[in-house]
Parts: sequence; structure tokens; C-alpha cells
Amino acid sequence: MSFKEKGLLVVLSGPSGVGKGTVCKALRARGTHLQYSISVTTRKPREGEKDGIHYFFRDREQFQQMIREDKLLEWAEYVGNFYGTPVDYVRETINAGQDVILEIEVQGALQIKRRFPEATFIFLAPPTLGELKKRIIGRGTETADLIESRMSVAKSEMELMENYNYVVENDQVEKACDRIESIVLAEHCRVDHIIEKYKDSEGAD
Ligand SMILES: Nc1nc2c(ncn2[C@@H]2O[C@H](COP(=O)(O)OP(=O)(O)O)[C@@H](O)[C@H]2O)c(=O)[nH]1
Ligand SMILES: Nc1ncnc2c1ncn2[C@@H]1O[C@H](COP(=O)(O)OP(=O)(O)O)[C@@H](O)[C@H]1O
Repeated sequence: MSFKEKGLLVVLSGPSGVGKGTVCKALRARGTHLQYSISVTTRKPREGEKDGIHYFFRDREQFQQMIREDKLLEWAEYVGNFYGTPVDYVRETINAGQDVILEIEVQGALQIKRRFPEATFIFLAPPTLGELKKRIIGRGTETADLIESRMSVAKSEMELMENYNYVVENDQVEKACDRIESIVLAEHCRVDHIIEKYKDSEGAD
């Protein structure tokens, strides 16, 4: 019997500074079987960042046009810049049977929850709020004022944890990667995913 299995949409989110970027980079380095969506942003490229590799860098007018043309699965304004996920890539990759991971902030994750509830939502959590603060300070990208406002945003973002299917503590990067890999494996065996797979295969021998 042959059947076509759709890929999963995995949404990895959590407060700024928790380590989303670091964990995604480590998953890539491991060669974990996931496809990484490239977001569109209006923020300026940082040194070493390339268009079409790290982000699609666009101006505000181009971004607004993508919203009008319904080309974004979700989008959010974050610290004065816009970020969004191109919908075509996600749809095509999932339909081709491959799993896609999105590394996005929490507002965007909540939009996906409304539009695409069957996605797998993983909240990356810090071991403690004190540790989160240390990481934000350690990254050195924020001024003292901004650190306090990031922390108050982070506290309210922590309360959104209940909207997710899984919480992964990012105590150690490699352990967090192990947990995410286990979740993806388990999601492929979920009964509703399997039933969908057989429905889609009706008529196949
Ligand atoms: N909603 C949404 N958030 C995104 C998207 N792409 C990146 N982000 C988030 O935007 C935030 C800022 O990203 P970035 O400017 O690259 O800075 P950094 O990740 O904090 O170093 C991070 O929390 C990202 O996870 C997207 O397509 N949609
Ligand atoms: N498990 C971890 N233990 C200690 N430091 C970490 C861990 N994960 C990430 N970090 C550090 O925390 C800071 C924020 O990580 P980053 O990936 O930029 O967060 P985010 O993408 O969620 O904003 C970085 O300096 C990173 O090296």
C-alpha cells in the first residue's frame, strides 16, 4: 500500500532571549529532518546577513503589499519592525510531505493557532526568569532600559504558555534539541495525523 503523508507544521516560540535562534541553529547543525522557513522582515540586515538566506529583507510598502495579497501565514510587529512567514513555502513543503519549523515570536504563533490549529505548538521556556534576564544581558544587544521592558513583555508572554501543546525547557541547548526531536517523532504517530494520512490515501493501492 502506498500513501502520501503530509508534513507537520512545527511552531517554536517563546520569549525573546530564551534561546529560540540558538536551539534552531543547533537543530540544523545536527541535521534534524526539518525544513526551515525563511521569514520576510522590514528590519535592516545585520552584518553578515544575506537576503534570501537569513531573511527576505523588504521595505514596509512591499511588506504591506504581501499582507494585502494574503501571502503571509502570519505576521507581527516586533520592536518597531515587521516580520512574517510566507505562506506558499509552508503549504508547498507540507504538501510534499516534509516537516516545517517556524521560529517566531508569540503573537505570530497565536495567529497560526487560529488559522492552522493542527500545527504543533512548542513553547521554549527559560529555567527561571532570572536566567532569562541573564541571557538577554549576556547577548549584549539591549540597553539597560530595554532590558527591563523586554523582561516585562517576557513575563506576560510566559502567561501564554497554556495555548501551546508542549513546553520545552531550554536549560541546555542539546537537551532542548533532544526534546524537540522526540516531540516531532511523537506527533507523526498521533492518531489524528495517521487517520488523515489514510483518508488522503483513499484510492491508492
Ligand atoms: N511573528 C513572527 N516572528 C518572527 C518571524 N521571523 C522572526 N521572528 C521573530 O522576531 C524576533 C526578532 O528577530 P530578529 O530581529 O532576527 O532578532 P533576534 O532573533 O532577537 O536576534 C524573534 O523573536 C524571532 O523569533 C516571523 O516570520 N514571524
Ligand atoms: N541553553 C542555554 N544556556 C545558556 N545560554 C543560552 C542557552 N540558549 C541560548 N543561550 C544564550 O541566550 C542568548 C539568547 O539566545 P537567542 O537564541 O538569541 O534567543 P531568542 O532567539 O529566543 O531571542 C544568547 O546569548 C544565547 O547564546
